[in-house]
Amino acid sequence: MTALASIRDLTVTYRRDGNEATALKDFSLDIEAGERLAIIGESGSGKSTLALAIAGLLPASTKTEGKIDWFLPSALGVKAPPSVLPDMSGRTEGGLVEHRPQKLFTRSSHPPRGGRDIGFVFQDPSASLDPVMPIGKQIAEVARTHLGLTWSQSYARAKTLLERVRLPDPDSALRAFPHQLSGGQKQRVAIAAAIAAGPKLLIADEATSALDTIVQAEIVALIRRLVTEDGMTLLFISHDIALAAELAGRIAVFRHGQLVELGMTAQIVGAPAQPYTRALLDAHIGLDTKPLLNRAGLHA
Ligand SMILES: Nc1ncnc2c1ncn2[C@@H]1O[C@H](COP(=O)(O)OP(=O)(O)OP(=O)(O)O)[C@@H](O)[C@H]1O
Repeated sequence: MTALASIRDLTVTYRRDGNEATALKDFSLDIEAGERLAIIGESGSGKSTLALAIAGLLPASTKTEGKIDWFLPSALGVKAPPSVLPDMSGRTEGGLVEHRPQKLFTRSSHPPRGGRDIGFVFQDPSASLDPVMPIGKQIAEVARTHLGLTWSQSYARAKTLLERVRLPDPDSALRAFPHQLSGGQKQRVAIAAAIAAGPKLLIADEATSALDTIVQAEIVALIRRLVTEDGMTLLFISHDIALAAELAGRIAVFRHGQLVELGMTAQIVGAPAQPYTRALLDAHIGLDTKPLLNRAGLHA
């Protein structure tokens, strides 16, 4: 396998009101092209910080050290990101590309473009969907902006995507507003928008956590199918190791901003090397419950 992104010695420190909090410490990892990698850990362990660092979406006040090398195809025909997605474009300096605002450097011909190279699915689809724009337009806008399609081509793509995420009656769904859909349906739309421009990397950050168990399983199955069909690399962030194990080829376990254990899913689930990983497995859910940590002789 070849790396899609290589993260080296990444340390992320948030600064607020004169205080500093280090959310990631000396973190190194290669994300292999085409793999399904899960990031697991309890609340506050730094999972979302990693996702934001990778996507170039950390707040400008954040202090970062280390680097991320990207191995992306050429950026020929690059279009500006659409207004619905954050602008994470950088500038080229002597072959290296600055990755704003955290000054992580990439080795590829361009920094990763939000929406184009990286698709992002969050826990709350309402955070990424515009409540006053028909969902067809939201998906079409991503395709139009990044792929240079006409509106009619973009709407055709949006309809195909709504079919692919199995939204009932895609024709009328194109004209629906987010509030007319269930939570699971909204997440399907958010996924359709996230993959509309054919990203290489799909980051799903607690994408199923707000859903009930059955819908969770459906969304996991949907993500697995789409990632396979489109040959995407998946970064699946979750506090639920059992859920992640259903989807991931590799699992990285986080604790207090550091990598505790990294391995193939079968090894992590069948023979974890670390007591903390064993504790997560024993819990399955409710990873931050104190009794569990106590049982394993660990402290939160
Ligand atoms: N914008 C921010 N400003 C200051 N501190 C932050 C900020 N974002 C996160 N943190 C802190 O960084 C640490 C890691 O947070 P992060 O959100 O990355 O963890 P997480 O594992 O994703 O947790 P959760 O599952 O609850 O989202 C936490 O201590 C958190 O309070």
